[in-house]
Amino acid sequence: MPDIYLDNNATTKVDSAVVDAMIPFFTEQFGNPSSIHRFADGVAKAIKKARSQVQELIGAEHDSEIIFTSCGTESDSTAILSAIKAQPNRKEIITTAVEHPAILNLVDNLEKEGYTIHRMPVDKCGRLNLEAYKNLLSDQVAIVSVMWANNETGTIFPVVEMAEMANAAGVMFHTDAVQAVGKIPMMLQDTKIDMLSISGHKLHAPKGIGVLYLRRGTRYRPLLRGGHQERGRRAGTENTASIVGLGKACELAIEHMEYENVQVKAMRDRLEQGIVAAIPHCFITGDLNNRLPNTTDIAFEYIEGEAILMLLNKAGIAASSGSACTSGSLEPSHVMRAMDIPYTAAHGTIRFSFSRYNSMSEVDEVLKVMPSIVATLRKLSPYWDSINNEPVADPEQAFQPTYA
Ligand SMILES: Cc1ncc(COP(=O)(O)O)c(C=O)c1O
Ligand code: FES
Repeated sequence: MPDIYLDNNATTKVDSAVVDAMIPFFTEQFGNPSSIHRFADGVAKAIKKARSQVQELIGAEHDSEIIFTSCGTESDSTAILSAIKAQPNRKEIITTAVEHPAILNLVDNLEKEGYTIHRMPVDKCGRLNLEAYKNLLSDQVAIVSVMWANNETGTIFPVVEMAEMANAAGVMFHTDAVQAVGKIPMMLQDTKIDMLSISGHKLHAPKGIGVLYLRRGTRYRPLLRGGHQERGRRAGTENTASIVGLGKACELAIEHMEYENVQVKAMRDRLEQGIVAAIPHCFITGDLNNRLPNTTDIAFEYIEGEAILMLLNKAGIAASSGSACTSGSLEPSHVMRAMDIPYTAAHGTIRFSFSRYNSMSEVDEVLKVMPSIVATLRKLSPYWDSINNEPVADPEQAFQPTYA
């Protein structure tokens, strides 16, 4: 049976060169980077090197703009909480309806504390309306937080342009770039982005390491106070091995950037085109003109995402259902709902996300099994007329929708 991993937006395999780079910091060089004995020899220097490797990948102007954190979620929380603490008179936050829960659950909570949250809607293709965005910017807004790329659909938002608009209005701009860093080129020094979040495990580094990029001169309040680590901007003894691993992963991401945007994209495109050609009643969600090269999110109408995943898993293929009815509710994902995807399609959405470890022959394996999986499940579906092999008349009415 094949063993095909197409869930790289959930997490990635740690590159073996990353593991090799990390090992000495568990064994010989396990000392605290702040110590001055032989066990700490070279440790502070290794962290400094990692900082400049991250700096290079994202095109930051100074290595001092890189703050190591414990994960993407911590970076997101730090950015937003810092902005509101630093500007206590500003009581509004602008974000989007399709952010990761790391942002959405945080702002939901701030709303309960009295903040006004503007969650910008998206159109059917997952795009934002920049005119409406411009009208929201004011001196009441503490921060704008807009993801660079969406984890479910791969849709890329125009964050460089949006950061310029925020800057012109005197508003701080943060982007959750967890899905974008390492997949598409960026040059932060040429932008007005003030803060940016990275998560190591999305780019072949380990889980539990992240970065907050903080533009020099940006007002800032630490989330964690304590020791002097990270120049007092994030206290806590450095996760040395993971920091070194993330640095190495960034170096490798630069090396593989072109491969990611040409060969990995070609695998994604072949899968997508093969599926759409072979299977009726399926479509690709998101903004097809502005997408990560590694991601496709396909809605298979009239069937259930989780059932597709189970059959894929049986065939040795790992993907994910971005739209899986989360947290035990029967509601498809907030991203599908924000795009107004009908529930007969939103429930059958599957995300295939690639990495440089995938191959064209794996794509062909998926193309071999997918049509029969879909046909099998449609035979069981209340929305499908098996005799005529077509959707039932008026499928939206055939079964009551479960979400408001
Ligand atoms: C867009 C986005 N933001 C934030 C996160 C959270 O990152 P971490 O798992 O490192 O906390 C993820 C991970 O799924 C993500 O996809
Ligand atoms: S994906 Fe399971 S019911 Fe919607």
